[in-house]
Amino acid sequence: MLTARAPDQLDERLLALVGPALVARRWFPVKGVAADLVVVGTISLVDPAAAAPAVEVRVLLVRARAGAVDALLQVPLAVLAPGELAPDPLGELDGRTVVDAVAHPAFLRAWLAAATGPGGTAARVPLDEVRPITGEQSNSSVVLGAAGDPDRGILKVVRALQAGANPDIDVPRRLAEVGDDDVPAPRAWLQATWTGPDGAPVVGDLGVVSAFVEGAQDGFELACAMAGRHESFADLARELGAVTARLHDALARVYPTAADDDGPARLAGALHDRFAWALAAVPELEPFRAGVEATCARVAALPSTPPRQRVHGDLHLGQVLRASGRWLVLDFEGEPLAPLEARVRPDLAVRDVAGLLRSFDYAAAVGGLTGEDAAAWTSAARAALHAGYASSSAGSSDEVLVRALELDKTLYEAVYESRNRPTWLPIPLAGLHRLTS
Ligand SMILES: Nc1ncnc2c1ncn2[C@@H]1O[C@H](COP(=O)(O)OP(=O)(O)O)[C@@H](O)[C@H]1O
Ligand SMILES: O=P(O)(O)O[C@H]1O[C@H](CO)[C@@H](O[C@H]2O[C@H](CO)[C@@H](O)[C@H](O)[C@H]2O)[C@H](O)[C@H]1O
Repeated sequence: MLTARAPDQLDERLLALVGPALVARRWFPVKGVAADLVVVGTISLVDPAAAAPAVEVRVLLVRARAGAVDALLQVPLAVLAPGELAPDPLGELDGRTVVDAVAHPAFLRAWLAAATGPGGTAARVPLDEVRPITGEQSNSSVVLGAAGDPDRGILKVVRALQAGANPDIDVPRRLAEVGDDDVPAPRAWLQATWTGPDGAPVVGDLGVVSAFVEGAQDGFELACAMAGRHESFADLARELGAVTARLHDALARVYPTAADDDGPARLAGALHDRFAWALAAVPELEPFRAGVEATCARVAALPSTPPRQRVHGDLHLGQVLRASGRWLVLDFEGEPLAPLEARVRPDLAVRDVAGLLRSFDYAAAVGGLTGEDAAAWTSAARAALHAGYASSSAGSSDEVLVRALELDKTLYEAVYESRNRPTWLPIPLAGLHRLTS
C-alpha cells in the first residue's frame, strides 16, 4: 500500500508542464472543453534497482473538472536524468526530460516492488521487454516480458481513480479464487491511500498486472474484419453467449444477488432518467423521446424482472479476446461514465447481453456493411448470441427487457461518442432509430 503526500512546488510545475498534453490523451475523461486541473496529492515511487536516484518517478493525483465531470486522474511521470533523452517527451523541466512513466523501467520496477498478489505476494513478472498498448483505452496498459515467456503479464494503470475496490481488479481476483478461467488471472495489484474530497483518507486501487494472453485477437477487430468480408459471426457469437452465461453463473456465486420486487418500475424509471441525462449532453436525441417513453411504458407493464446480480456492466466486443479457440473476458470496470457505487450494484444480468448486441451494430458499421447486408449480418449474430446464452442455467432473456436495456446502452453510447469520438455518433443514432421505431 502506498501513501500519497501533499503536493510540493515541483509537482505543481510538473502539472503545469504536462497539463496541455494530458487533456489530449484518449483516457482524459472529457474532450473539447477547457478542464480545470489541480494536483491534489503525489506518490513518490522508489526504484529498488536504482544505485542513485537518477530518474525521479512521481505519481501525480490530478483532479480534473470540466462541466459535469469531476475526476481524480492518476498521472505517473518520470523526470529523467540530466542529459537523458526519450521518445515522446512531455516537456523539459530544469534541463531534464519529463515523460509519461507508465512504460518506464524505473516506474515498473518500483510498481512491482510495492505491489501485492495472490497469497499476499506479487508474482514474478519479467521486465526484459516492455511494450505499451497503443489502441483506444480508457486506462493505460503495458505488456511486460518477451513473447513466449510464460510469466509474461500486462499492467493496467487505472487512470480515473476511485475510493474503494476497483471492480476491474476485485472481480477477476474473486473469479480466479473460485476457479473461473474465463478471465485472465490477476498476478499483482497495487493500492494507495490518499485524502478524499472531504479531507478523510480513502483507499483505492492504482492498477493490476494480469496474465498476458498470447496470440489474442481483440473481439471487436475480429468482428469488424469478419463483417468486412461478409463472413458470418454467428458461431463465435453463440460461444460468446455461452461464456457470458457461465460468467453470470460464477458472478452469482461470488457476489450477493437481490430479488427485485419493484423491478419493472425501477427499470422504467432508470431508462427515463438515462434519456434525460443523455439529452442534456446530446440535444440531437430529442426526436427519440416518444420512442423511449413508449419502451418505458412497456417495461413498467412487465409482471416482474429477474433477480439482480453482479454483472460485467460494460460488456462489448472490445472487452473480449479470442485466443486458442476460446473467448476471454476483460475489463470489469463497468461503464466508465458512471459513478463507482452504481457500477458495483447488483444489476440485471441481461444488461451484458444487450451490450454485446449493441456491439454487433458497431462491428457491422465499422466493418463497412450497410442496409440489408448489415441487417442480415447483425440478426444472425444476435440470434446466435441469444441461443448461446440460453444454453446455460443463467441464460434467460425476455424480449422487452433486452430491448429496453439495448436502448439504455445506446443512449449511453450517444453520450460516450459525443464526448470521445463525435464522428462515430451516427452509430448509436442509427441504433436509436431502429430501437424506437
Ligand atoms: N490479459 C491480457 N492479455 C492480452 N491482451 C490483453 C490482456 N488484457 C488486456 N489486453 C489488451 O489490452 C486492451 C485494453 O485492455 P482493457 O482492459 O480493455 O483496457 P481499458 O479499460 O483501458 O479499455 C485489450 O483490448 C486487449 O487488446
Ligand atoms: O472499453 P471501455 O471500458 O473503455 O468502454 C468505453 O469505450 C468503448 C469504446 O472503446 C465503448 O464501446 C462502444 O464502442 C465499441 C467499439 O469501439 C463497441 O464495440 C461497443 O459496443 C460500443 O458501446 C463503451 O461503450 C465505453 O464504455
